[in-house]
Amino acid sequence: MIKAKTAKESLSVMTNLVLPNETNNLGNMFGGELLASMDRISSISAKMHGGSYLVVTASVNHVAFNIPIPMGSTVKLESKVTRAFNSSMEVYVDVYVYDYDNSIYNKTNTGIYTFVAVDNDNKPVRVPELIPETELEIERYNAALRRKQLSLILAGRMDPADAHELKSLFITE
Ligand SMILES: CCCCCCCCCCCCCCCC(=O)SCCNC(=O)CCNC(=O)[C@H](O)C(C)(C)COP(=O)(O)OP(=O)(O)OC[C@H]1O[C@@H](n2cnc3c(N)ncnc32)[C@H](O)[C@@H]1OP(=O)(O)O
Repeated sequence: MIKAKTAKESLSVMTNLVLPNETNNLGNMFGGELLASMDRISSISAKMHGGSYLVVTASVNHVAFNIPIPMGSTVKLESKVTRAFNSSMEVYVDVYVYDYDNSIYNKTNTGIYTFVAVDNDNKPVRVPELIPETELEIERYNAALRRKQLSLILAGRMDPADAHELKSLFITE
C-alpha cells in the first residue's frame, strides 16, 4: 500500500518579476504567460505528490483572471495538490501580487489543474492518497470530486447521468 501524503508536502512556491516581453498592449501580464507559469508550478506539486512517476496535464479546469497584473509586478504563485484519486490529482494554484505600499500580497488569480501520473508507456499509475489538514485544504478536498466529474463531462469522458455528486448540488430528491 502506498503511504498517504499531506497536502502541504506538495506545496510549491515561485516568485517572479513581470518583464515587458511578458505583457500585452495594455501593459498587463499576458494571460498565456501566467497560464504557462501556473502549469509549470502545478506540475511540480503533482510530481511531489506522485513521486517518481511522470505527470502529465490532463486538463486545465478553471482559471480566473480577476485582476490585471501590471508590468513590473512581483508575482507569487503557490500550488498544492488538493485531492488525489486513483492516478489523477487536482492541483490548486493561487496567484498573488505584492503591494509594496502596504507590504502585503493580494490574491489576483486562482487556477485548478488536473494531472495524471503515468509510467514510461504513458499508462496511468496509482498515486498516494492525500490527507487535507487545514480548513481550506478540507474545503477544497471535499469539493474536488464534483469538479472532477464536471471536468470529465466537459471532456466528453463521463455521462452526466453518472455524475451523482455533481447532480446533488442542483437536484434534491
Ligand atoms: C530527459 C529528462 C527528463 C526529465 C524529466 C523530469 C520531469 C519532471 C517534471 C515533470 C513535469 C512535467 C509536466 C509536464 C506537463 C505537460 O505539459 S504534459 C503535456 C500535455 N498533456 C498531455 O499531453 C497529456 C495527454 N493525455 C494523455 O496522455 C492521456 O489522456 C492521460 C491524461 C494520461 C489519461 O490517459 P487515459 O488512458 O485516458 O486514462 P484514463 O484511465 O481514462 O484516465 C486516467 C485518469 O485521468 C483522469 N482524467 C482524464 N481526463 C481527465 C479530465 N479531462 N479531467 C479530469 N480528469 C481526467 C481520469 O478520470 C482518471 O482518473 P483516476 O480515476 O485514475 O484518478
